[in-house]
Amino acid sequence: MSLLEVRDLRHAFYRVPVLNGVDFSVEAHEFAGLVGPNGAGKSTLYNAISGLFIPDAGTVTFDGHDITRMTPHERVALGLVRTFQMARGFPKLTVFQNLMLYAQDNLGEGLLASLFGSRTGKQAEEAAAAEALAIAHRLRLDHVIDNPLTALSGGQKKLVEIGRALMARPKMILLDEPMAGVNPTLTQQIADHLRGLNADGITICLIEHDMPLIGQLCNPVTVLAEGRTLMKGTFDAVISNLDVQEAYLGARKEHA
Ligand SMILES: Nc1ncnc2c1ncn2[C@@H]1O[C@H](COP(=O)(O)OP(=O)(O)OP(=O)(O)O)[C@@H](O)[C@H]1O
Repeated sequence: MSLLEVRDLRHAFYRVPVLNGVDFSVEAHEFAGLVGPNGAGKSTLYNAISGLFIPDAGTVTFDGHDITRMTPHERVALGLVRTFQMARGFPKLTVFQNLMLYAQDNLGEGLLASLFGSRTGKQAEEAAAAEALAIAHRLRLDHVIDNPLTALSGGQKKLVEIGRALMARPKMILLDEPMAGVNPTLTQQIADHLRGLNADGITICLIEHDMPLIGQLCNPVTVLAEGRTLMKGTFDAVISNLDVQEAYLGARKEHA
Protein backbone atom coordinates (compact mmCIF):
# COMPACT_ATOMS: atom_id res chain seq x y z
CA MET A 1 0.00 0.00 0.00
CA SER A 2 1.20 3.52 -0.80
CA LEU A 3 2.19 5.85 2.05
CA LEU A 4 -0.41 8.37 0.86
CA GLU A 5 -3.39 7.24 -1.15
CA VAL A 6 -6.21 9.47 -2.35
CA ARG A 7 -9.16 7.71 -4.02
CA ASP A 8 -11.88 9.35 -6.11
CA LEU A 9 -11.82 12.58 -4.12
CA ARG A 10 -14.69 14.93 -4.90
CA HIS A 11 -15.57 18.34 -3.56
CA ALA A 12 -17.63 21.36 -4.56
CA PHE A 13 -17.52 24.84 -3.04
CA TYR A 14 -20.89 26.63 -3.23
CA ARG A 15 -21.99 23.89 -5.68
CA VAL A 16 -19.06 24.63 -8.00
CA PRO A 17 -17.13 21.36 -8.42
CA VAL A 18 -13.40 21.77 -7.79
CA LEU A 19 -12.24 18.20 -7.19
CA ASN A 20 -13.89 15.85 -9.67
CA GLY A 21 -12.62 12.43 -8.69
CA VAL A 22 -8.91 12.77 -7.94
CA ASP A 23 -6.83 9.61 -7.65
CA PHE A 24 -3.38 10.31 -6.29
CA SER A 25 -0.76 8.25 -4.52
CA VAL A 26 2.76 8.70 -3.20
CA GLU A 27 5.03 5.83 -2.18
CA ALA A 28 7.20 5.97 0.94
CA HIS A 29 10.53 7.77 0.32
CA GLU A 30 9.47 9.21 -3.04
CA PHE A 31 10.09 12.80 -4.08
CA ALA A 32 6.86 13.23 -6.01
CA GLY A 33 5.75 16.21 -8.08
CA LEU A 34 2.23 17.62 -8.47
CA VAL A 35 1.68 19.95 -11.40
CA GLY A 36 -1.17 21.37 -13.43
CA PRO A 37 -2.46 24.66 -14.81
CA ASN A 38 -3.67 27.48 -12.55
CA GLY A 39 -6.92 26.55 -10.86
CA ALA A 40 -6.49 22.79 -11.50
CA GLY A 41 -7.16 22.07 -7.82
CA LYS A 42 -3.63 21.32 -6.54
CA SER A 43 -3.78 23.44 -3.38
CA THR A 44 -7.36 22.31 -2.79
CA LEU A 45 -6.17 18.69 -2.96
CA TYR A 46 -3.49 19.52 -0.35
CA ASN A 47 -6.17 21.19 1.79
CA ALA A 48 -8.27 18.02 1.70
CA ILE A 49 -5.27 15.79 2.42
CA SER A 50 -4.22 17.95 5.36
CA GLY A 51 -7.74 18.24 6.77
CA LEU A 52 -8.62 21.89 6.17
CA PHE A 53 -12.00 20.66 4.95
CA ILE A 54 -13.78 17.32 4.76
CA PRO A 55 -14.37 16.28 1.12
CA ASP A 56 -17.85 15.51 -0.19
CA ALA A 57 -16.74 12.02 -1.28
CA GLY A 58 -13.66 9.83 -1.63
CA THR A 59 -11.00 8.67 0.80
CA VAL A 60 -7.56 9.72 1.96
CA THR A 61 -5.34 7.07 3.53
CA PHE A 62 -1.99 7.78 5.15
CA ASP A 63 0.40 5.16 6.49
CA GLY A 64 -2.42 2.62 6.69
CA HIS A 65 -4.87 4.96 8.47
CA ASP A 66 -8.07 6.30 6.94
CA ILE A 67 -7.53 10.01 7.66
CA THR A 68 -10.39 11.37 5.51
CA ARG A 69 -12.25 12.75 8.51
CA MET A 70 -9.41 13.33 10.97
CA THR A 71 -8.58 16.80 12.30
CA PRO A 72 -5.48 18.51 10.88
CA HIS A 73 -3.81 18.02 14.27
CA GLU A 74 -4.38 14.25 14.21
CA ARG A 75 -2.86 14.06 10.73
CA VAL A 76 0.23 15.97 11.89
CA ALA A 77 0.54 13.54 14.80
CA LEU A 78 0.65 10.67 12.25
CA GLY A 79 3.56 12.42 10.50
CA LEU A 80 1.79 14.17 7.63
CA VAL A 81 2.55 17.89 7.42
CA ARG A 82 2.16 20.55 4.78
CA THR A 83 3.50 24.00 4.00
CA PHE A 84 1.52 26.85 2.52
CA GLN A 85 1.99 28.90 -0.65
CA MET A 86 2.16 32.06 1.42
CA ALA A 87 4.55 31.39 4.29
CA ARG A 88 2.63 31.50 7.56
CA GLY A 89 4.02 31.91 11.06
CA PHE A 90 4.04 34.79 13.48
CA PRO A 91 5.75 37.83 11.90
CA LYS A 92 6.79 39.59 15.11
CA LEU A 93 8.23 36.48 16.76
CA THR A 94 11.80 35.39 16.09
CA VAL A 95 12.78 32.39 13.97
CA PHE A 96 13.55 30.46 17.17
CA GLN A 97 10.22 31.34 18.77
CA ASN A 98 8.35 30.40 15.59
CA LEU A 99 10.04 26.99 15.51
CA MET A 100 9.41 26.43 19.22
CA LEU A 101 5.69 27.14 18.80
CA TYR A 102 5.40 24.17 16.48
CA ALA A 103 7.15 21.86 18.92
CA GLN A 104 3.89 21.86 20.82
CA ASP A 105 2.45 19.31 18.41
CA ASN A 106 5.07 16.82 19.61
CA LEU A 107 5.71 17.90 23.12
CA GLY A 108 2.43 19.58 23.98
CA GLU A 109 1.94 18.26 27.46
CA GLY A 110 5.62 18.54 28.30
CA LEU A 111 5.75 22.16 27.21
CA LEU A 112 2.58 22.90 29.10
CA ALA A 113 4.13 21.33 32.18
CA SER A 114 7.19 23.55 31.73
CA LEU A 115 4.95 26.56 32.20
CA PHE A 116 4.20 25.24 35.67
CA GLY A 117 7.84 24.59 36.43
CA SER A 118 7.86 20.76 36.45
CA ARG A 119 11.10 18.92 35.73
CA THR A 120 9.68 16.81 32.88
CA GLY A 121 8.33 20.03 31.41
CA LYS A 122 11.72 21.67 31.60
CA GLN A 123 13.33 18.65 29.91
CA ALA A 124 10.73 18.71 27.13
CA GLU A 125 11.37 22.40 26.57
CA GLU A 126 15.12 21.85 26.43
CA ALA A 127 14.69 18.98 23.96
CA ALA A 128 12.45 21.15 21.78
CA ALA A 129 14.95 24.03 21.93
CA ALA A 130 17.78 21.69 20.89
CA GLU A 131 15.66 20.44 18.01
CA ALA A 132 14.79 23.99 16.90
CA LEU A 133 18.49 24.93 16.95
CA ALA A 134 19.45 21.81 14.98
CA ILE A 135 16.78 22.51 12.35
CA ALA A 136 17.81 26.18 12.09
CA HIS A 137 21.42 25.04 11.66
CA ARG A 138 20.48 22.50 9.01
CA LEU A 139 18.54 25.13 7.05
CA ARG A 140 21.35 27.68 7.51
CA LEU A 141 19.15 30.00 9.51
CA ASP A 142 21.54 30.20 12.49
CA HIS A 143 22.62 33.75 11.78
CA VAL A 144 19.02 35.01 11.77
CA ILE A 145 17.66 32.81 14.53
CA ASP A 146 16.93 35.73 16.87
CA ASN A 147 15.51 37.96 14.15
CA PRO A 148 11.76 38.45 13.81
CA LEU A 149 10.22 37.02 10.61
CA THR A 150 9.56 40.59 9.41
CA ALA A 151 13.35 41.09 9.11
CA LEU A 152 13.83 38.03 6.85
CA SER A 153 13.95 37.81 3.07
CA GLY A 154 11.12 36.02 1.25
CA GLY A 155 13.36 33.00 0.73
CA GLN A 156 14.35 32.83 4.40
CA LYS A 157 10.67 32.92 5.36
CA LYS A 158 10.12 29.92 3.10
CA LEU A 159 12.94 28.12 4.92
CA VAL A 160 11.30 28.88 8.28
CA GLU A 161 8.10 27.41 6.84
CA ILE A 162 10.03 24.21 6.02
CA GLY A 163 11.63 24.30 9.48
CA ARG A 164 8.20 24.62 11.06
CA ALA A 165 7.15 21.45 9.20
CA LEU A 166 10.30 19.64 10.36
CA MET A 167 9.56 20.41 14.02
CA ALA A 168 6.67 17.92 13.72
CA ARG A 169 9.17 15.13 12.81
CA PRO A 170 7.24 14.33 9.65
CA LYS A 171 7.16 11.12 7.64
CA MET A 172 5.86 13.15 4.71
CA ILE A 173 5.82 16.83 3.77
CA LEU A 174 3.42 18.34 1.24
CA LEU A 175 5.12 21.45 -0.13
CA ASP A 176 3.07 24.14 -1.87
CA GLU A 177 5.36 26.20 -4.12
CA PRO A 178 8.20 26.63 -1.60
CA MET A 179 10.37 28.37 -4.22
CA ALA A 180 7.77 30.79 -5.63
CA GLY A 181 9.11 34.34 -5.68
CA VAL A 182 12.52 33.25 -4.37
CA ASN A 183 15.76 34.31 -6.11
CA PRO A 184 17.58 31.65 -8.19
CA THR A 185 20.45 31.15 -5.70
CA LEU A 186 18.15 30.53 -2.76
CA THR A 187 15.88 28.42 -4.98
CA GLN A 188 18.82 26.05 -5.57
CA GLN A 189 19.61 26.06 -1.84
CA ILE A 190 16.02 25.15 -1.02
CA ALA A 191 16.16 22.41 -3.69
CA ASP A 192 19.34 21.04 -2.06
CA HIS A 193 17.71 21.09 1.39
CA LEU A 194 14.69 19.22 0.03
CA ARG A 195 16.91 16.62 -1.64
CA GLY A 196 18.75 16.18 1.67
CA LEU A 197 15.53 15.72 3.63
CA ASN A 198 14.34 13.16 1.08
CA ALA A 199 17.69 11.34 1.31
CA ASP A 200 17.14 11.19 5.08
CA GLY A 201 13.93 9.27 4.46
CA ILE A 202 11.25 11.99 4.45
CA THR A 203 8.72 11.47 1.68
CA ILE A 204 8.10 14.66 -0.25
CA CYS A 205 5.40 15.91 -2.58
CA LEU A 206 6.09 19.20 -4.34
CA ILE A 207 3.66 21.55 -6.09
CA GLU A 208 5.68 23.77 -8.38
CA HIS A 209 5.05 25.72 -11.59
CA ASP A 210 8.74 25.83 -12.58
CA MET A 211 8.94 22.75 -14.82
CA PRO A 212 12.77 22.54 -15.00
CA LEU A 213 12.75 22.42 -11.19
CA ILE A 214 10.16 19.64 -11.22
CA GLY A 215 12.32 17.79 -13.76
CA GLN A 216 15.38 18.22 -11.56
CA LEU A 217 13.74 16.98 -8.35
CA CYS A 218 10.65 14.88 -8.87
CA ASN A 219 9.83 11.35 -9.90
CA PRO A 220 7.06 10.51 -10.51
CA VAL A 221 5.07 13.56 -11.53
CA THR A 222 1.25 13.68 -11.34
CA VAL A 223 -0.69 16.12 -13.50
CA LEU A 224 -3.98 17.55 -12.30
CA ALA A 225 -6.33 19.38 -14.66
CA GLU A 226 -9.85 20.61 -13.96
CA GLY A 227 -9.97 18.73 -10.67
CA ARG A 228 -9.01 15.37 -12.17
CA THR A 229 -5.85 13.32 -12.43
CA LEU A 230 -4.73 13.61 -16.03
CA MET A 231 -1.67 11.40 -15.82
CA LYS A 232 1.19 10.17 -13.67
CA GLY A 233 4.63 9.32 -15.01
CA THR A 234 8.23 10.37 -15.33
CA PHE A 235 8.91 14.04 -16.01
CA ASP A 236 9.83 13.26 -19.63
CA ALA A 237 6.65 11.26 -20.17
CA VAL A 238 4.57 14.07 -18.67
CA ILE A 239 6.00 16.94 -20.70
CA SER A 240 5.78 15.02 -23.95
CA ASN A 241 2.17 13.96 -23.38
CA LEU A 242 -0.25 15.66 -25.77
CA ASP A 243 -3.16 15.73 -23.28
CA VAL A 244 -0.93 17.51 -20.77
CA GLN A 245 0.22 20.03 -23.37
CA GLU A 246 -3.40 20.60 -24.36
CA ALA A 247 -4.45 21.14 -20.71
CA TYR A 248 -1.76 23.80 -20.24
CA LEU A 249 -2.49 25.50 -23.58
CA GLY A 250 -6.24 25.43 -22.93
CA ALA A 251 -5.72 27.03 -19.53
CA ARG A 252 -3.49 29.67 -21.09
CA LYS A 253 -6.16 30.54 -23.69
CA GLU A 254 -8.79 30.89 -20.95
CA HIS A 255 -6.56 33.25 -18.96
CA ALA A 256 -5.58 35.30 -22.02
N1 LIG B 1 -12.59 27.64 -0.16
C1 LIG B 1 -12.91 27.81 -1.44
N2 LIG B 1 -14.08 28.39 -1.79
C2 LIG B 1 -14.41 28.57 -3.08
N3 LIG B 1 -13.64 28.20 -4.11
C3 LIG B 1 -12.48 27.63 -3.85
C4 LIG B 1 -12.04 27.40 -2.51
N4 LIG B 1 -10.82 26.81 -2.55
C5 LIG B 1 -10.51 26.68 -3.85
N5 LIG B 1 -11.49 27.17 -4.63
C6 LIG B 1 -11.50 27.19 -6.11
O1 LIG B 1 -11.00 25.95 -6.54
C7 LIG B 1 -10.29 26.09 -7.77
C8 LIG B 1 -8.96 25.41 -7.65
O2 LIG B 1 -8.10 26.21 -6.84
P1 LIG B 1 -6.67 25.75 -6.34
O3 LIG B 1 -6.08 26.87 -5.58
O4 LIG B 1 -6.78 24.44 -5.68
O5 LIG B 1 -5.91 25.55 -7.73
P2 LIG B 1 -4.34 25.33 -7.95
O6 LIG B 1 -4.22 24.21 -8.92
O7 LIG B 1 -3.64 25.20 -6.66
O8 LIG B 1 -3.98 26.70 -8.68
P3 LIG B 1 -2.64 27.58 -8.63
O9 LIG B 1 -1.62 26.80 -9.39
O10 LIG B 1 -3.04 28.84 -9.36
O11 LIG B 1 -2.27 27.81 -7.19
C9 LIG B 1 -10.21 27.57 -8.06
O12 LIG B 1 -11.19 27.89 -9.03
C10 LIG B 1 -10.54 28.20 -6.71
O13 LIG B 1 -11.14 29.45 -6.87
